[in-house]
Amino acid sequence: MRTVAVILAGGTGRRIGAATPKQLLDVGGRPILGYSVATFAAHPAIDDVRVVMARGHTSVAREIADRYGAGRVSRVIEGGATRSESTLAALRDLAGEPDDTRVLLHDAARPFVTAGIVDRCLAALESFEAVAVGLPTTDTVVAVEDGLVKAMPPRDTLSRFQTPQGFRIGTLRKAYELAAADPGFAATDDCGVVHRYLPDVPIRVVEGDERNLKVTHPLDIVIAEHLAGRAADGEAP
Ligand SMILES: Nc1ccn([C@@H]2O[C@H](COP(=O)(O)OP(=O)(O)OP(=O)(O)O)[C@@H](O)[C@H]2O)c(=O)n1
Ligand SMILES: C[C@](O)(CO)[C@H](O)COP(=O)(O)O
Repeated sequence: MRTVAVILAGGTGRRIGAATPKQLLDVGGRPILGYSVATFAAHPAIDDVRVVMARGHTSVAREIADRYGAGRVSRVIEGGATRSESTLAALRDLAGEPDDTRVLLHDAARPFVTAGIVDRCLAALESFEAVAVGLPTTDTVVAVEDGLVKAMPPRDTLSRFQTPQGFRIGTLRKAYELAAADPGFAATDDCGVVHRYLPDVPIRVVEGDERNLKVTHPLDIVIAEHLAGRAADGEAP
């Protein structure tokens, strides 16, 4: 059975507001995309790494994949207009994979994914069709509508999802096929697609890591520079 890592780098980084997509920004002497490429390429259980890149930037992504991917990034393909469309582009690219292939989908915007997180995802995929990486929330999180609190779920039932998210590829394909028939489809992650369209599929949540932050806003670049500096000094980021 094969295991494929897909690094989703199809976004443009609107919230960071830089001139280039944020995954190309230099942090600690390396483009953000280069970190996760290196981590997945170095993991002994990953057979194949693919990168989904924003339109117009596939050549530079290929250069980064060649520089940091230890020869293990087989394909760099063009993404879509939304994260889900980029996942769909990856699924199309992986059309030849048998249904039991394990696929890990990771945000390029999370440079400091660890081998330990990958290990936990793959261990969970031995018994589950879908796996998410999550951390408890330290804030109180509420649902708000029209400026008023509508619901206050107990905090200990909440988890902040990170990536990678892992699946038996047949399950993810099926969820996206069902989503394609829904005119109201919208999702912020891949587990959300499985949860909505295949509600009987249990999604196992494994422990994430605070270092696995998503570079989303300008302040996150400052934090990422700090974490990259620790890694360069030989410490865990
Ligand atoms: N059309 C898209 C949009 C997003 N992503 C990827 O999904 C991950 C999470 O998305 P996000 O952090 O929102 O990245 P951007 O879409 O680039 O950021 P923004 O929403 O601020 O524009 C990122 O690695 C991003 O490159 C993608 O592959 N294809
Ligand atoms: C997939 C994700 O990183 C899980 O937290 C998140 O949903 C991505 O959201 P974004 O708005 O595309 O950054």
